[in-house]
Amino acid sequence: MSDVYNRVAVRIRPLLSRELLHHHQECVRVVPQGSGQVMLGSDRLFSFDHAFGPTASQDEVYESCVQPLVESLLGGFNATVFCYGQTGSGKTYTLGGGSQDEGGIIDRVAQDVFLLLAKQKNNDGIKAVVRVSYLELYREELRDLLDINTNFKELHIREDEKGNTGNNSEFQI
Ligand SMILES: Nc1ncnc2c1ncn2[C@@H]1O[C@H](COP(=O)(O)OP(=O)(O)OP(=O)(O)O)[C@@H](O)[C@H]1O
Repeated sequence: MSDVYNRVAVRIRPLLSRELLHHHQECVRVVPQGSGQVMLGSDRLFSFDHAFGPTASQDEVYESCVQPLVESLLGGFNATVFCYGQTGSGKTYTLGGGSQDEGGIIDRVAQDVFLLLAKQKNNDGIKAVVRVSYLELYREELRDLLDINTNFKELHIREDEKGNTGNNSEFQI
């Protein structure tokens, strides 16, 4: 990975059946393929680190944008993947996946973390502890998605003196 700390990717999802039914049309496209640029309408060009069109697979998105972060994570760096977009634009699909076969970023990160840890364990004999938490922040309230019954008032996200962020819903695997 290069020394750039923030990278921005845009993903254009395919039109949904109901949108096709209502004769909606694509107004943005990747031009040319692989360029990281998208054209809005006929003359407005925008550049990103990556641009994925409607036929891009979950694999493609993961391998180019996220897999390198998992590798640096196990090298001791912090990493964040942040999905942003209007409602219905595909954030949940990209992060969580559409189906079992088309798992999203979360499934793939979980798989790769354990694969890479197993490799490191074999090579260097290192020991590792993996902790996971899955929180939703909605209207200033936190929800523990691994334990829906937790009272939101008991959930806190804190930063320690070393700058590490943690929360009290972490679950050790
Ligand atoms: N790349 C894609 N390929 C096929 N279908 C997709 C893709 N991205 C999104 N969709 C479909 O589009 C619909 C909306 O996507 P999704 O629920 O992920 O949006 P969202 O951004 O999470 O919306 P919200 O903010 O309302 O939760 C879903 O039916 C999803 O399956």
